[in-house]
Amino acid sequence: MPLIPTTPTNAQCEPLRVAVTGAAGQIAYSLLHMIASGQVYGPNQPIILHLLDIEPALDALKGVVMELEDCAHSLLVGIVPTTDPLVAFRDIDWLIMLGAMPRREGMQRKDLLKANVGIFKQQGEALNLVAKKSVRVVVVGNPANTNALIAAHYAPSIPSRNFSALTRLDENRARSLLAIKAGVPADAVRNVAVWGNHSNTQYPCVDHGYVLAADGTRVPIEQALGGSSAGARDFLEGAFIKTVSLRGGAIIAARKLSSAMSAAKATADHIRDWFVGTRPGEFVSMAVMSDGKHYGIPADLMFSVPVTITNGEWSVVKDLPLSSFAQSKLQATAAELVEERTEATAHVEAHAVADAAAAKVAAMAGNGSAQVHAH
Ligand SMILES: NC(=O)c1ccc[n+]([C@@H]2O[C@H](COP(=O)([O-])OP(=O)(O)OC[C@H]3O[C@@H](n4cnc5c(N)ncnc54)[C@H](O)[C@@H]3O)[C@@H](O)[C@H]2O)c1
Ligand SMILES: O=C(O)C[C@H](O)C(=O)O
Repeated sequence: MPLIPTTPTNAQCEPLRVAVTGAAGQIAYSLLHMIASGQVYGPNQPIILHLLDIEPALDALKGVVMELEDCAHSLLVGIVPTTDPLVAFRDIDWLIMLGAMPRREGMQRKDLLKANVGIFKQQGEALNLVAKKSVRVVVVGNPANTNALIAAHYAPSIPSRNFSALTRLDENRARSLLAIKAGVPADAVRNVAVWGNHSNTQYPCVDHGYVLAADGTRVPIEQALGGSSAGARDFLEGAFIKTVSLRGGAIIAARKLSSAMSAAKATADHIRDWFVGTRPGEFVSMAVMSDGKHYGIPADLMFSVPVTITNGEWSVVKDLPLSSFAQSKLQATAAELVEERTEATAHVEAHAVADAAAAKVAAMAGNGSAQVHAH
């Protein structure tokens, strides 16, 4: 008999290799414990964590590793801390991309494109080389939708439907706000869809949502907020959308740091539902690659839509009736994503030109020194 008995749970299945970038940062600090404790992949699933950060954060990363060890999680059967994406992404099953600069007060998320897009190109290329082709990717680092698009583009050997960006935080914010207003628990508010970009143009839509009453009846959200009075509709098309879409900025103004605890919880919700599946008749919001076939959304954007998930595969919920107000909101957020895609492509090209110039200078310097030695 072994000195430390292996629990029947972790003896049963193969460990999942889960990579987290930005592993020394704020969101990771909340999220890693949730993953290692079984809250994301379930209580029977052993995990090997691959933790990527950059050289300046290496000491902090070492501290995170020490703390993970000290948590004594029985499901955590290995930790691979590294600064090399080729090591971090080797043979992984899941990739959670947190590693990026967060915005500060007064910035829009798209202001981060220039700083962050290069990270997602480089890491997409590494993923392409060494990850399992079945890897599932969740991009959280902002601007999340367009970063996810860039990562998918530079990892062409991995199906683009395996990439996603996080809009579950917006959905959670919307559900919680409605629950507080209706005086019900957050979990009673179901089927709230977040459409489009994780930005101020997002459209949190309640038109297909309901509040699940204690007796099992489904009360449409507008009715739960006081019936079809003008007040409820005004709120849902006005203050509600504004509060949800500006919530990230409100948190930055208050904390002087961007959301982290709630971002980690939303990331955990997103992955758990992708891994386990959605409840029958219910959907969740995920930004996924658009195919140009639904709701007038242009192709090749990471666009948040309502999805159902079965056996690890998401499907867009089709044919939901959309009001003219909803359609105009979808168009506006799509237009912003198209602009971001154009801008991101320009930044990636500028990075490539700069890299090529730097490589040329380095090569010339190399030749120069070779000549010196030759003489
Ligand atoms: N989509 C969402 O809902 C959502 C919510 C909250 C935050 N965010 C975004 O998530 C990102 C992370 O937020 P945070 O609060 O954890 O930030 P943070 O600054 O605390 O942590 C970021 C970490 O990423 C690391 N990093 C930087 N460049 C890297 C690279 N090339 N490779 C690997 N690691 C790298 C940093 O060293 C740092 O440890 C930010 O871009 C933030 O805006 C998104
Ligand atoms: O708002 C931010 O910059 C952080 C994050 O995207 C959020 O929504 O809290």
